[in-house]
Amino acid sequence: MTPNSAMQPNHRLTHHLLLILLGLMLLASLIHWGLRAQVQERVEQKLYDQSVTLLRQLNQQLQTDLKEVRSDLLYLTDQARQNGLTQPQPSDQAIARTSIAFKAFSKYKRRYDQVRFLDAEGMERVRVNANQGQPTIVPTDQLQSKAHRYYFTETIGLPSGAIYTSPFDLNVEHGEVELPLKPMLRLASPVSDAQSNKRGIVILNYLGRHLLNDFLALTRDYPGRTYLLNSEGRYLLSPNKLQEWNFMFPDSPQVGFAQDHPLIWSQITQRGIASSRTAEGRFVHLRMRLPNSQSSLSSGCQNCEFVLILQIPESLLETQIDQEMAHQYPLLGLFFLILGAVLIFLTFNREKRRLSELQIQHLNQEIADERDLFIGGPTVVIHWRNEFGWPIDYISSNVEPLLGYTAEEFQSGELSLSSIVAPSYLQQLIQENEAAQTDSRSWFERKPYQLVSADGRRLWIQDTTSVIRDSAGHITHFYAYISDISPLKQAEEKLQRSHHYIQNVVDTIADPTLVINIDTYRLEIANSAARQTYCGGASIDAEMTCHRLSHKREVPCSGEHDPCPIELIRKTKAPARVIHKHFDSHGKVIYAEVSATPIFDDTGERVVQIIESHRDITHHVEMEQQLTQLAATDRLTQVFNRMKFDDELVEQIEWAKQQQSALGLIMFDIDHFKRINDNHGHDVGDRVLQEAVAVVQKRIRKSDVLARWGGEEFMIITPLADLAVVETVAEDLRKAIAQHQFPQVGRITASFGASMLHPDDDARALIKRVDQALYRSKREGRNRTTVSP
Ligand SMILES: Nc1nc2c(ncn2[C@@H]2O[C@H](COP(=O)(O)OP(=O)(O)OP(=O)(O)O)[C@@H](O)[C@H]2O)c(=O)[nH]1
Repeated sequence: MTPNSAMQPNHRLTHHLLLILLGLMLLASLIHWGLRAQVQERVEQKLYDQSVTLLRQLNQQLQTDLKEVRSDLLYLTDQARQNGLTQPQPSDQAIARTSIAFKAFSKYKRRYDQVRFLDAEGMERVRVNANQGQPTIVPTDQLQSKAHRYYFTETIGLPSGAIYTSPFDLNVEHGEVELPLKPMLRLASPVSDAQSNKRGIVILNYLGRHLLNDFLALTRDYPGRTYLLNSEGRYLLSPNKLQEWNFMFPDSPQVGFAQDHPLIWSQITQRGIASSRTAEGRFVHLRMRLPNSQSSLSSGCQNCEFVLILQIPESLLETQIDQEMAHQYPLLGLFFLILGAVLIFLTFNREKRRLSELQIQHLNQEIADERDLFIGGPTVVIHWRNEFGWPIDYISSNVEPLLGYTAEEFQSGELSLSSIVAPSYLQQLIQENEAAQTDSRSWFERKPYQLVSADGRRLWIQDTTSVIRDSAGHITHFYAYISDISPLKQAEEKLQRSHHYIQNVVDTIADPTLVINIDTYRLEIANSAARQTYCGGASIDAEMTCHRLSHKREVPCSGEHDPCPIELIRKTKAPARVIHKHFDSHGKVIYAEVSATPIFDDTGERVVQIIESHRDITHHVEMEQQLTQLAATDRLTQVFNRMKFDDELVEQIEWAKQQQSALGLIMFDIDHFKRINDNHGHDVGDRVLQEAVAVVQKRIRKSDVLARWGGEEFMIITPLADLAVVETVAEDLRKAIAQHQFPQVGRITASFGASMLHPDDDARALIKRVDQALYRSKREGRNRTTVSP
């Protein structure tokens, strides 16, 4: 199975759930079928038992009914005998007594339609009609001969004590079935005299309705169908009322149970309760012979039998089974619900477990693949014990091409790890093991070390080691993954040699010379002059950048005043030359002319390094600065000269206009200076000039610019000062000069003029206004200040 197919749980799950559903449905069908069969058997048995019981009750009831009739019949034959009807010629009194006795009997027993005594010739001698509860003795003149009726002929031939039972039929009067229907059963018994001469018969017309009612009363609650048939299978009672007594009506269809259910009828042969089964249901039946007298002689009626049939129709069975099953369904449903839930839960779990197993298989496969990769690859796996000599439990077989020893030589204990480590590296490995013991790392990388192969070669080894600890945290085993890095080491050594060579060459260069990585600004090479200049001869660490080395700051050079040669070369890919202000190892400023040249990669497209050489031009720069200063300074007073003043004033005016700020200009001239020269000499005059500058310089701001305009005239530029301030400053200076005691000369004065820059002024216009203000001060008596706003 591929990992992909293993990772499609949804399809499998759906498939499994469908299978479960199918299985549950199948199981439900089976259980339903089994349960139904069981219920059917139970219901059928119950109905059968009920039917059998009912049949027994019916049999009992009918037997009881008939037994009573028999008993009545025998009682009446006794009455006839006792009342003298067995005489050859019964007297009228005998007939009258018997009639009264029969009438009394009829009044008491209402089940008989007629109670009669027929003499041996078949003549009715006593007849009592029931007359609906009001028995009447039929007068002699209305008595008839019944000599040819079947019941007489059948009975008179019977032995004494025997009972004739007629077929159960409807009463017929004058050849027509009497309506309403009057089911009738005739029972008769011969009456003999003491010499056993037959003197007649007693006959009872038993009203069969009583018997039928008893039958109906008992079967009322029976859920199936009930039939009462005569011996020929004709319907006496039937669920279909139209079928009842149809054999008595020649115009009705002459069918009976025997025709309707021939199969069942054929099986109702023996007496006693039996049952038969057809597609119409189960039939429980009983052929019941009408009982004879106590003498057990057979009656005169061969067909005088009842057939009782109880039918349990299929529809009744189905209904009752359905009712029973209806009670089972909720339980069954609950069972399947729980079963389904359990199965689904188990399926989910199983699927989850299967997926986990597949993932584990997959992982194992990956591990195995990786292991194959390891074993087939250059990495040798060593599992060794942290014991004396470092014995090896397992070493992968690819050790052989690496070291020339077989894995078996190690695993048999013939060789151990310590025996192949180059002796000079044993200490390193021991220290690394001890370090691993004290810290909690689970793996570490060793510094490269050397193993000695079987042929004595020394191989450089790169080693990643995992540690295995016992419960106390002590390292018990190591897993080492080692590979041969000798070729790499050789290349590294070669590179180092060439690096040394380059270093030596670079060291011969007198100027500090650096090779700088263009991306990181780190120094890849710094010659000894650079180390000497910037680090006092100390070695330079690998993280050192060019700007930290020479500028002592953490950010690279930038901008117009401090251009970075690396930046320039990045843009132009051409050599660049800039002048930088560096600091040596003592913090002294060095002006260096930095010449930078790009070094390209193999493609010649990309600049990867630059080589910089720093020519120390501090001396030139300082000289230049001195010259510049000399050119701007008045030699006598050491303040700016007129040329510098002119430049300064132009710049200040430009700046003030840009900033829209105030700019004041003060001009002062020492009064009657000529006289000082003349009186004290030119040198004294010079010193007066110097002293006056000193007095002024002490009182102006650093930002104010004092310059000698010429002779004994001076200018003061006062940026960011408004008119009031300028006037105050000028006046203060005037007073200070006037109050100062000049050596050899004593007191002198100076005249001041001042003005402010106007928006449309240039330097010339401003100077002119100030000059005019000073002229006014001179003209108006000197030692004064004139402000021309
Ligand atoms: N000692 C000395 N004198 C100088 C220097 N430069 C100019 N002088 C003299 O300064 C004098 C200036 O004289 P004037 O221009 O007449 O002005 P003043 O005598 O101060 O008269 P007022 O300005 O009108 O008060 C000249 O005699 C110059 O020779 C200098 O550097 N040193």
